[in-house]
Amino acid sequence: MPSVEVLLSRLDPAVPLPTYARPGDAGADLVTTTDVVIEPGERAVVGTGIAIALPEGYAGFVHPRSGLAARVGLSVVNTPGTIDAGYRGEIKVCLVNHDLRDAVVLTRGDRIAQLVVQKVEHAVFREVDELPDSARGAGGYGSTGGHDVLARTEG
Ligand SMILES: O=c1ccn([C@H]2C[C@H](O)[C@@H](COP(=O)(O)OP(=O)(O)OP(=O)(O)O)O2)c(=O)[nH]1
Ligand SMILES: [Mg+2]
Repeated sequence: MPSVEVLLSRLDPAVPLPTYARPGDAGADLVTTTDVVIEPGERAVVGTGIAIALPEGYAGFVHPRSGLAARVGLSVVNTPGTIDAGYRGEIKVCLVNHDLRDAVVLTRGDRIAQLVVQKVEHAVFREVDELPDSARGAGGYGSTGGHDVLARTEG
């Protein structure tokens, strides 16, 4: 895996550094610094205790953890959250409990999300009178079919 140095400041000295659980993992796990109970359908913004300085040309993306999503319905409201290269504040995570019945109980130090650092580019938007043709054209939102589920669901 290629790597890039990212300067980090621990705002909460006790939190662990973001950690890649396995060598090939794309996301480094982030923890909550606070205990929080998220009722069904509710959301909560939690701190991660860290601030970073990404190099220019990079951004961080805060993704949910699949295991918690599947097991208890925990996700990130604005997934993926965008961490701009110029942001120096604490990385926060806006969590949501998608479960309809049970609260999600989080304890300080729990790994609640993962940070993916990626290269990004700025587009130079050039307005034109007509866009070039393409195979897809303006077809979207189901234009390629494969939605048998609709017939089964909607009858
Ligand atoms: O999950 C997230 C998303 C964003 N941020 C921080 C870093 C990011 O650089 C900043 C702004 O995020 P964004 O641009 O998504 O929010 P906005 O509502 O557009 O705020 P702003 O007006 O400050 O750009 O907030 C987080 O800590 N966690
Ligand atoms: Mg913004």
